[in-house]
Amino acid sequence: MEPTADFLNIKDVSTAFKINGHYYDAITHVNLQVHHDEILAIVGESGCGKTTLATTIMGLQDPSETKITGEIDFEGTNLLALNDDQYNQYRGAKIGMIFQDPLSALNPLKRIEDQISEVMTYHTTLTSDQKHQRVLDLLDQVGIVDPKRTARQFPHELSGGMRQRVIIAIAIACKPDLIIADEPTTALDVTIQAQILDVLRAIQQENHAGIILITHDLGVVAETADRVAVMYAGQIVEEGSAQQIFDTPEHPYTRSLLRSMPQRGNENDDLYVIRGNVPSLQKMPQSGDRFAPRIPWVPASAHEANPTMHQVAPGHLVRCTCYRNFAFPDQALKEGRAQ
Ligand SMILES: Nc1ncnc2c1ncn2[C@@H]1O[C@H](COP(=O)(O)OP(=O)(O)OP(=O)(O)O)[C@@H](O)[C@H]1O
Repeated sequence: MEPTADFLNIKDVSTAFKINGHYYDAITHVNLQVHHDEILAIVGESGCGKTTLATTIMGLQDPSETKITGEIDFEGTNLLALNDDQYNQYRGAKIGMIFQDPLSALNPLKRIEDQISEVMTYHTTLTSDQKHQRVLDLLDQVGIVDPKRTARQFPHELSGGMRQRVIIAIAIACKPDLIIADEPTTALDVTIQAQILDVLRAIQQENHAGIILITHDLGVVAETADRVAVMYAGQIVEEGSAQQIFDTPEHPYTRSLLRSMPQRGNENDDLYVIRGNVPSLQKMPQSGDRFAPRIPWVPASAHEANPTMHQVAPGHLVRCTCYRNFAFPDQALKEGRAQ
């Protein structure tokens, strides 16, 4: 099925954290749409603001420590205007979340069945028998071989991969339209990782959900995503279909990420290391191009003063296009590697 119109529209959203009495933006003027029937990957190095974007959508920020502006339109409701009780009607029901660390997301003292049932007790009117059956169906859907046995077990009795499947079962128990998966496979070994990504893909197709997949791993993106948004220092710097991002990347940050990823054919080459670091919130440049200090081959004068997103092909957006005038030189790659 083709992706349908967007049902999540993130409009000009900024989230700032209070540090020593001052607010600093962790994400700045983010605009992004998510459609039903698609997996949108958000990629970027650690500290680029991916998790902050996810927790902002989920309404998980502490209002006394954060300042959030903009609008998050979800199926016609601005989530940012909801109070906690209203938000709770969405979380777990219409929006499911899968976290990186399944062990800390599960209650060690409760059986798996009770933990999956809990979310249905809160959001549905299903009877106990109906919930019991649904727990078994869900465990089957996420690829648990013996659902009856697993339903009776405690988290510590399961492997990491099984625990992550349980987390996914909880996230999809109420058939959410939107699933946010934050590094869902990072803690798992490669084989299990591939299985979990298959489960996510199958769920997206069966439930016609939209999935936001947050990861720093471009291999995961290549396996799974329909569309990709690349984040750097709190901003989206490039957005496009997975094919556009992998075949014709524009922004030097995207290209650097791709060059730093092991690919078939270059296993024996040294991988590119992107010089420098993502700036901390207090050191974030307030104007100019945030990635400029990390690409020495583009002169400072060539950058847009306040780079905005430009459409370079249908659905393919890139922040600033001055890079087009400068080759992404192998020499610069070598220098980057030498840093
Ligand atoms: N509660 C907080 N208070 C202050 N600063 C925060 C808070 N949460 C995140 N930050 C800062 O905001 C920036 C973005 O962090 P965030 O966790 O969103 O990035 P990320 O891309 O998800 O990275 P990671 O993959 O490491 O989780 C970082 O500089 C981080 O230190």
